Amino acid sequence: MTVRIIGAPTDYGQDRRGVDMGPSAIRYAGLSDALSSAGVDVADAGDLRVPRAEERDPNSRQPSEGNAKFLQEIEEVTTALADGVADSVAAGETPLVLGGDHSVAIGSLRGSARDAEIGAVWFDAHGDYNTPTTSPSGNVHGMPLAAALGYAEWDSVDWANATGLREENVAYVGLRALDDSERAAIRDSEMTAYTMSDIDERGITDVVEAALSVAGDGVDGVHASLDMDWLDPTIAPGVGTPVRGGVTYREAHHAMELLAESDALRSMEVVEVNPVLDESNETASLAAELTSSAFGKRIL
Ligand SMILES: NC(=[NH2+])NCCC[C@H](N)C(=O)O
Ligand SMILES: [Mn+2]
Ligand SMILES: [Mn+2]
Repeated sequence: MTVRIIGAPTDYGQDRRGVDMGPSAIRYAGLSDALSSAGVDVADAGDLRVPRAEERDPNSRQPSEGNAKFLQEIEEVTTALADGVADSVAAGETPLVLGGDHSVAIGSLRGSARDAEIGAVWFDAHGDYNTPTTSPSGNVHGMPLAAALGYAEWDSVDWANATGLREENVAYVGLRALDDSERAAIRDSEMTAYTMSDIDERGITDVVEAALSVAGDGVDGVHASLDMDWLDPTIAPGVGTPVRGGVTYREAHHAMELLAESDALRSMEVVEVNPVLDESNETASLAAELTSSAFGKRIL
């Protein structure tokens, strides 16, 4: 298996600067060696070019759809990313996208779904199921799943609704922070949502196996979206929207090992690492380690 690393150094989906340095931090933490130790071949495509916020016309920072901020920039980045991911899949590789904030998932999902039906497992404290109208923050990193599923009308953006992803093939793992309208929308949807309480009750093995079978049911492959705020902030402090009560180090590794065992992984992303908020690059290191488990690294 060849894993193609694609850096998407963007911070347009949220308010805290620094998450655009995520790809550098994860590479510096030893990603390439970590992946090699999992036994896969590694190709690094480098980073997509993302214009710095300072280079942009300040007027473009005004919300353009509902209250969604930087939609134009995010459209540019995710369109380029979708091409990179689709090319990688077409070449028989498994793309590994490094965020950047979680808005990059719009591109990863579109690219992965270009010539196939896919499912998705969403490892996250958050639902990321807001729309430009319901979002309390206007931050697009809280909306990518809604965009990919075509939930609600996004009139000016034809890139939303473009994945063909079905709600029936989406499973959340580890939810613990939802906005009120988001909670209602998730309840009304056909998605499967496993919260932290489900993990407490059923254990990580059971929950992740169930999530993988939901996501993988009748599709060509699964996209794994790993938001580092899924983990407990005591072990992953370098994220913009930390929430107490996340998964432990061992639970996270085990979840990734189950992902590797499932053989369904078509594409993956690891997002929301913010080196400015991190302590000695530990969140980036953990991101690198977890991806190596996801690509098959075993203790013995
Ligand atoms: N990918 C993330 N960290 N998302 C956090 C979203 C937080 C909040 N629900 C919002 O819409 O703003
Ligand atoms: Mn999150
Ligand atoms: Mn997220």
